Amino acid sequence: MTEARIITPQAQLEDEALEASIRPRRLAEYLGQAAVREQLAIYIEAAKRRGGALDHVLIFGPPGLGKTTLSQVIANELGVNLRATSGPVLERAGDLAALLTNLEPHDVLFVDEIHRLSPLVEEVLYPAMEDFQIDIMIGEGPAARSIKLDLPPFTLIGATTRAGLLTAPLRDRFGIVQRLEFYSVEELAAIVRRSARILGIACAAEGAEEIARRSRGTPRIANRLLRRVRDYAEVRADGRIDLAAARAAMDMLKVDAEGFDELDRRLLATIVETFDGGPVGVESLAAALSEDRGTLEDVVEPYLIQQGFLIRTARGRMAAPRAWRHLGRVPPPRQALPDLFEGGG
Ligand SMILES: Nc1ncnc2c1ncn2[C@@H]1O[C@H](COP(=O)(O)OP(=O)(O)OP(=O)(O)O)[C@@H](O)[C@H]1O
Ligand SMILES: [Mg+2]
Repeated sequence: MTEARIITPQAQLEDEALEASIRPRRLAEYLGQAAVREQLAIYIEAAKRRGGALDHVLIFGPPGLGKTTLSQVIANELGVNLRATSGPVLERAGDLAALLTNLEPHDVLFVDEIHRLSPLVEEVLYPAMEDFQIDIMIGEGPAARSIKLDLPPFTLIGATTRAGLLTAPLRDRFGIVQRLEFYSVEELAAIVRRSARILGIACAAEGAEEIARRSRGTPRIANRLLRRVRDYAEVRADGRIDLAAARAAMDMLKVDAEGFDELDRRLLATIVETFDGGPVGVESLAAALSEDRGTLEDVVEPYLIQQGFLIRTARGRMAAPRAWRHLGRVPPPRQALPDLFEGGG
């Protein structure tokens, strides 16, 4: 079910092929995320002037917002190599040691899904990050001994959709922590126009904006919708993406005016209709939707919450008045909401 979502923020095979050409390479092409860009520009410049490695960077945020892209941009701006790996791929401590000892000074080691590192591998990472040293075991049995190896100064860039799942000692070792936010419609429209230019697609400003509005704040979705709308415009219209073509194509794809698809609407409708508006625990919700809890939490909910359709309370999820109205229903009179809210959100 999730695989078939046109607006899934997770990367699909087709995305990978086309992303190579449209993925920003420099900070100036990385649109939106103004605060992140401004800070990183300073840290990168400072590291270059000092002639040292950039401090370790942790990037977190929902799928498709540009974590991997930003890591590559950082390496490009620093003028160094990027070695990429991911938490689940690094099974043994030796896997990480091999990567680390092959780095050149100031290189970037990118670890995607860093919240999924095994504890043993994480142990190796601590001294590597802190002192640029690792302990490796030589030999086996009673003759085994551990030796310290010096590493070149390097920058670890960790990416995760779930900062909350990182262990405290790992988190504390990142000097720079950047959170990516959902993009505004204007920012996404600029991204769509840039991608259209690179891919040679004729796209009017209003067409780009309509695509942007329905992209769930996510560049990956914006780029994917652009390609689907282009197909539609080529077959059903004169090939040019204007407002009418964009609307018609996305209606056909069942991506509604809010950028919600079937699953978003089903989630909201389930809370409203089956659970009376909530609160309902995430497990019950996942069961009612036959969806994986992690998918709901990582992929579906963040945008609904950010847009004010879903409220996360200590007792579970609630449909906000906007959600009732989006489903064409009248929201119930306001109850005593405040005591339902969690401390930190
Ligand atoms: N700031 C940006 N400006 C322009 N395009 C962007 C930007 N951020 C991301 N993109 C586009 O969106 C695509 C998805 O970004 P990316 O792969 O970096 O997301 P991600 O956060 O790493 O996702 P995941 O969590 O699935 O790994 C990129 O290929 C790129 O084309
Ligand atoms: Mg990524």
